Amino acid sequence: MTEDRSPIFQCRDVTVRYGHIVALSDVGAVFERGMIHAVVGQNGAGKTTFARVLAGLVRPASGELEIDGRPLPGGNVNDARKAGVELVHQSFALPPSFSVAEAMQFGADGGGMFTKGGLEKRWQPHLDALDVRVQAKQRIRDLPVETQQGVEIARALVSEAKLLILDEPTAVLSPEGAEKLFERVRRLKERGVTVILILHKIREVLAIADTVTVLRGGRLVDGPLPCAEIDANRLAELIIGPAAARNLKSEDKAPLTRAAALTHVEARETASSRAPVLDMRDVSTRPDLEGPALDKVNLAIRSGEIVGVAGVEGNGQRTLVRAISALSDIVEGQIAINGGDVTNVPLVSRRTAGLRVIPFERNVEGLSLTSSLWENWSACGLLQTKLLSAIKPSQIRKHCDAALKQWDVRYSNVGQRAGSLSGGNAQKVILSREMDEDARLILAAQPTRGLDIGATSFVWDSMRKARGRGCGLLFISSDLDEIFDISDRVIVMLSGRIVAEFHPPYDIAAVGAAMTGVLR
Ligand SMILES: Nc1ncnc2c1ncn2[C@@H]1O[C@H](COP(=O)(O)OP(=O)(O)OP(=O)(O)O)[C@@H](O)[C@H]1O
Repeated sequence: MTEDRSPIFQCRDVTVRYGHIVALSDVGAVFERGMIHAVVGQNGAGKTTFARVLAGLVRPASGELEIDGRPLPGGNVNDARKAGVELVHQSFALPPSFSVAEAMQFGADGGGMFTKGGLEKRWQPHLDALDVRVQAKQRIRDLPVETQQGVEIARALVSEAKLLILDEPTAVLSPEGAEKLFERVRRLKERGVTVILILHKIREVLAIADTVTVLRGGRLVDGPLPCAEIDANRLAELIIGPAAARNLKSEDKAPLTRAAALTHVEARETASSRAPVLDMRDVSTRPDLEGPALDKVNLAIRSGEIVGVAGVEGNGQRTLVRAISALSDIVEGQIAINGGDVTNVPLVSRRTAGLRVIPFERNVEGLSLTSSLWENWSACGLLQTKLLSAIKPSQIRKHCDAALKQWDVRYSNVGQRAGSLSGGNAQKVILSREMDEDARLILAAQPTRGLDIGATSFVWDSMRKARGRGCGLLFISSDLDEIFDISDRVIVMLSGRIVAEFHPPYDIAAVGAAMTGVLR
């Protein structure tokens, strides 16, 4: 840790507008050097915009910025880079077909012509020094997500960055992956790099950061506050505001503000013996790029039941969702939804039978970013409507507006492009579309990823309500705590197979052991 505590970054009265949306309003803050600073806030609070201002990607309408004691004009990536600021985005931008060495070279300062081997020699020591355990010749697409993130960070540090900003770095990671990332961040701090982390989970903030800064509605609420002097409840209140904190459901408050991972889960009522809404018998799929093929999967989800899927990412969870949604080739077995065989029927018919899907990749599979909110919201319903002439766009816009308001999506009008929403608000558009009254079977893949604590509580509540209406839910999450909190039953996937099933009270150590293939 460096002893110098002078400001690495400060800003005054920074305002950013996108059209008539004010994303940041008169924000001023001073960040000390050599520390780990968390920036938190609800979806649409302005966190990403703040990061983009620092990195020169967005020019503020007004305000002043200073890096390392020198004014930064703003709105110029090269200026920000020269000043030592680097940003690693929410979604990675590494070309999948590149080798690690090629990806490192891409965008780095020249350094002459290199052979393939020469490039690998150039970058391997840099990767090793940052403890990114990878061979420079490996292809990006073959790397687990946390290694890809390690490469992104290594790439950001090529030019000796002084201030590294990571935008929601844990959103794509498993809990172990997040712990590894935090180790990496601590080592960067030891080397004197100041790190700004945009985070959602209070537990993560308190585990890693020295200070926390809270934004709400584009304004600075408080900060940087020393994390040692703030507790989880106070932080929750700052994030969502005192009134919303009072309304937070009591059963959700503890899981949302819990400072440590769960070690014990109480027994609770077990699921009903009602008819299955999903019945998969001996289902195997053809291998594809999305992960391991399913290998004789048997799974029944009953009406009024939430089945949690635990597993290290990449063990067939994606294929399971794809198989149920008619996106994977079934080579063997049967799938029934709501009592009807759907093994060979397309997604649209499965949707008519009550299937709804909250997909893993919201920007690719869940939304058309260039289409309007109302088009995105109504797209699936339109596919199921036989009489296209009966469709009234003005009615759809009205219904869409009402549904999005119910989910507290922050937007200016339903005609705006989905791509202009903040990450969490985009997720809420999908949720409002997929968790409708007619749903019978909901596949919820990481439904709370990137959501703030208020929205997370709302999703859990919506899932419980859907269960109450007799819906069956398959709930996939990399956050074991929320799986234990919400699920009536937990299955574990490993290499395309369901290898274990657990009932409450969950034996957390046994679930963890099953996830890694060590059955107890
Ligand atoms: N390119 C854009 N065009 C129009 N509006 C935008 C654009 N980018 C962001 N916004 C709006 O600015 C506001 C702040 O968005 P920002 O992405 O900074 O929020 P955030 O705190 O990072 O949210 P999240 O946690 O959901 O990622 C939101 O209302 C968002 O819809």
